[in-house]
Amino acid sequence: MAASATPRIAESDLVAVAFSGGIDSTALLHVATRSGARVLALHVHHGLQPQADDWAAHCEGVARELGADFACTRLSGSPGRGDSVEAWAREGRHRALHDMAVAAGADLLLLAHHRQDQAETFLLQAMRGAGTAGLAGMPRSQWRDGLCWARPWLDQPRGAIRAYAEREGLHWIEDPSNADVRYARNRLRQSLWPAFPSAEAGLAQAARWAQQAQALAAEVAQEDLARLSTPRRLDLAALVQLSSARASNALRAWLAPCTAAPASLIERLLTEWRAGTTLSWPAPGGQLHAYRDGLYWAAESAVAPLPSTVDLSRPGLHPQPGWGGAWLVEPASTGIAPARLARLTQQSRAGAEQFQHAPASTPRSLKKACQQVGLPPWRRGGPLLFDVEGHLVAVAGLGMDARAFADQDEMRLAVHWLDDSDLPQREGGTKSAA
Ligand SMILES: Nc1ncnc2c1ncn2[C@@H]1O[C@H](COP(=O)(O)OP(=O)(O)OP(=O)(O)O)[C@@H](O)[C@H]1O
Repeated sequence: MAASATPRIAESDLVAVAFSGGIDSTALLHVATRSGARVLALHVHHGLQPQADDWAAHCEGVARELGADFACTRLSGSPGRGDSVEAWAREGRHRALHDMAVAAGADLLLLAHHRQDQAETFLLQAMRGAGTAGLAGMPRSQWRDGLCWARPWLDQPRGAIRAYAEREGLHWIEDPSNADVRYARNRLRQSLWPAFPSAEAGLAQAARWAQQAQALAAEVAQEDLARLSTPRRLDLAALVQLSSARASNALRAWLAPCTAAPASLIERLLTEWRAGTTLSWPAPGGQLHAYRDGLYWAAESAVAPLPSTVDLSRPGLHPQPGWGGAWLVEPASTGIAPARLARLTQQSRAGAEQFQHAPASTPRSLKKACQQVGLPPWRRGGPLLFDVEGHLVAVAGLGMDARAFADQDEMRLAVHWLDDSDLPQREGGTKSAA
């Protein structure tokens, strides 16, 4: 195996290698230790097989022999009844590899997946009816939670790695579960490769085409969404003007940060929606709402919090955990006296409230006031703020009640509601296979 197939690594860097003890990761560890970098071999003991203690000991011995440091985590617990053992093990392995690498100060983790693994992933995804995202298989590299997961041998034929391991006289573990035909990958492996020994390159190439198609689709979606949407609203009237493939592509991309929408939902939404209709569709983790020709996502909210007392008499951002947002208080020319904001009751909408949006207007029902400003029905629950005398002061999404405004000679503070989605976002991780 050519050392040039591994990423360039500076000698001072610490490189972590996910080391199962199998032939591929043994070869990768061997190449990594020869690169001159400081190498840390990371082993995960799944606690599933009787030989696992021996494997961990074998891995430690090999790592030390090759001059690498070694760390091992034993997963606790076991898969729940009916859970996939593979999925449980993969999730635990990812977490353990991440935690061990980060704790040691590494920001690069190498995995020994190769071309045949990629070819199998492509076929398994195809058999599940996956789209380009699934067919694209495993990425060569991907940053997740401060760690770069890299697969430097994704284009390397399996045979080349075996030849290298044999030439170098390496010792590795043969995991008997690789022959267990209860696992789909093993069944596929056992029937596919004897029948189509040279299909590895073609299937891996097909995965690369899918990666390209996926990248292209992502670019088109980004351009379309820049014109058609904000994080909160997707313009359905404009979306349906696109070709149907392009519309589902854009819709899928807009939904991705909110929910794992199945393909059937994307299709239903695009066929069922008609201009001017108000419709809702349940989706994993919440609901999609069509309102005034826009599409909105409403995450499943927990039960509305109980009434509470809040002090908004000082400028700043006042987060309201449980309500999904924060009150922003700022000095303003039109606003409410600080004393009145010192002891407010915050609660959800009861039903009979009246709201007055400007000094010269008349109070009207909250429902009418919401309709007037286009506040969609699922965002009308509150919170509402009342002063000590029970007078309405402000409503999330509507603003301040004009009857609470202070006189011109008093100090005034404006109160606005910001949903969590309006606040600066924290970075999140994505999932992939290892
Ligand atoms: N128990 C483990 N501990 C650490 N890393 C692992 C473990 N299992 C898998 N990996 C990493 O994920 C890669 C792919 O896993 P896979 O299950 O396909 O490999 P394997 O058959 O266990 O071993 P190998 O790929 O080394 O022959 C491995 O090459 C290795 O880098």
